[in-house]
This record gives sequence, C-alpha cells and structure tokens, in this order.
Amino acid sequence: MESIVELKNVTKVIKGRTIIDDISFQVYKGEVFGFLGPNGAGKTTTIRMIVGLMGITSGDIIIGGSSIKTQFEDAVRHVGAIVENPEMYKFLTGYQNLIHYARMAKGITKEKIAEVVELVGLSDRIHDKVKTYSLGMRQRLGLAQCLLHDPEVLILDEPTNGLDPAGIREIRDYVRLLAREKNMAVIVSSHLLSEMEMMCDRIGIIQNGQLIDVQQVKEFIQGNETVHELEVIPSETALSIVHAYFPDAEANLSRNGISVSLSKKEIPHLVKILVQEEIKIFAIKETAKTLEDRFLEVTKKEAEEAHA
Ligand SMILES: Nc1ncnc2c1ncn2[C@@H]1O[C@H](COP(=O)(O)OP(=O)(O)OP(=O)(O)O)[C@@H](O)[C@H]1O
Repeated sequence: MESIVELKNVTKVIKGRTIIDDISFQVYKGEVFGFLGPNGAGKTTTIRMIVGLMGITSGDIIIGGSSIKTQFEDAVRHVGAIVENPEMYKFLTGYQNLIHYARMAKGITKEKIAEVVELVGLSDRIHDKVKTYSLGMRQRLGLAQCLLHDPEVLILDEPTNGLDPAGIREIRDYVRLLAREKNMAVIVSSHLLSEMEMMCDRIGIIQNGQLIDVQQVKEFIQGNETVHELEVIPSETALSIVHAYFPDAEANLSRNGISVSLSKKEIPHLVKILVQEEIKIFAIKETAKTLEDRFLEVTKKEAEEAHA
C-alpha cells in the first residue's frame, strides 16, 4: 500500500510541556485510520499539526511527498479537513454555500460541485436552505465542501459528534465509500469506540501524548486472548482460584459467574483446575471482545506501567 501521510518523530512542546512526544506513523491510500485516545491525550493537537493549523516543535510530517515544514503549500494541498464544526451560511442553500466556497478556492467547476453533492447524497435537498438541514445533513455538506478540491487525504476530527445513530451511520458509510471508491486516505478521531470499530481499517492509540499502539482493527480487537464467560458456582471462590493460578489474566465476577481473558489453549487447564477445586461448571462461552474492551485494557495497562 502506498503511504500518503507520514509522521516522523513529531513532538510538540507548549509552554515547556511536552504535549506530543515523538510520534511516528504512516497512513496509506484507501484506508480509514482512526485516532483513539482518552480526553486530553493529544488527538486534536496531532490533527491540527497534520492539517497545518499548528506548528511542529521537532520532527516532520510528510504529505504526498512534501514536508509540511519546508513545502507547506504543497503538503496541505493534498488535505481536506473538518477540524472544527463546518461553518455554513444558514440562510443560504447548500448549493449557494458550495458556490461561495468554490469562488474563494478557485478552479472548481459546477460539474465538480454536482459530483460531490451526489457523492454525499444531498442531491434532493441541495437547493434548500441550510437552516432546514438536520445536523447529519450539515455534516455531509461540510464533507462535500472539503471534497471540492479532490483531496487525497481527508481529516475528520470527531465527525459523528452530536449525531443520532442514523446520522452516524450515514457519515460512516460515506467515509468508507470515499476510502474504497476514491482511494482516499481518511484520518478520523472519535470517542465513539464502537463507531471506530465499524469505520476504521487501522487505529492508533494515543495516551499522554505518546502513540502506544497502531494496529489493524481486527487484530487489535482479538489480541491473543478472548474473553470467556464461565457459569460457575461458587463464583467468588472460582475467581480467587483464577487469580491464584493465572495471575496475569484479567478476571472479574460477572452476572452468572466469572469472566476471564485467556487464550483458548489455556481453557482446558483452567477447567481442570476448577474441577479439581470442586467448582461446579455449568457453561463456558467465548465472547467476542469489542474495541472498547481492548481500548480500556490497553490504556489501563499503559497507565499502570507509567505509575509503576
Ligand atoms: N494551546 C495550548 N496551550 C496549552 N496546552 C494545550 C494547548 N493545546 C492543547 N493543550 C493541552 O494538550 C493536551 C492535549 O490536548 P488535545 O486537545 O490534543 O487532546 P485530545 O486528545 O484531542 O482531547 P479531547 O478528546 O478531550 O479533545 C491537553 O492536556 C491540553 O490541555
């Protein structure tokens, strides 16, 4: 896959405080890359540096082969971004807004406007005033606006913020479509982990300004371990046995017994021990981990290691 965005040892220091600490990663054409992290981790700061809204203290960002430090215009030419809420004139129609923007940007044809309107599914309503649009439609109009100059990289900071489930789904579908059909690289940040799970191909997790993990969503979710729900009695004794024999495994009481994160090959061993200890086992069920489970695991582990 062809890399279109590359962060090389990017660091940002504000007032003597390191906000972003030596981050490096690449984003490829045709993929949706998700940026995940707890509040204040540094997602927005990183995105602002990628779109050129904020300077870099050290390191560099290469977009489409151009350095954002030394070839700023060339680098940002490849980028379309919605970083803050898209500003629209509410008393103009969607179409008038796009025409207005096209005049400022120059070189954008009416055909191009029609094409992006079609692409974001606003053809039926484009001649209605923006004040009559739902939030989801406004987001799509914002998306249309940043697609006008054919960016190779699309950057969306919290694109589904404030949208209802139908609106979220719409944006998600368009984002995936743009990556798949236009071979665009899309970088999104979001707090909605389940959303990221459905929208992204890969994710990078940022915490305290450091990139702690970059992985394919599928691999990230699976990890090496899966969660097993064990219907057992007495559950508290079972839990202490698990803690004693598998001290590294995440184990908790659950509704019908205990839940244990272990690799599958360790399950027969676990069952044998529980039986030996006279725990009654009624059922064992393997449950799929969600991105949220993994995200909380990874960030908790990092935080524990940082404090150790
Ligand atoms: N201009 C600034 N001056 C001082 N500190 C800043 C500035 N911009 C960001 N920070 C700090 O940098 C850290 C990272 O902020 P950032 O907004 O990038 O986090 P985030 O991951 O986007 O968080 P959220 O999910 O809450 O938006 C925060 O601790 C924030 O207070």
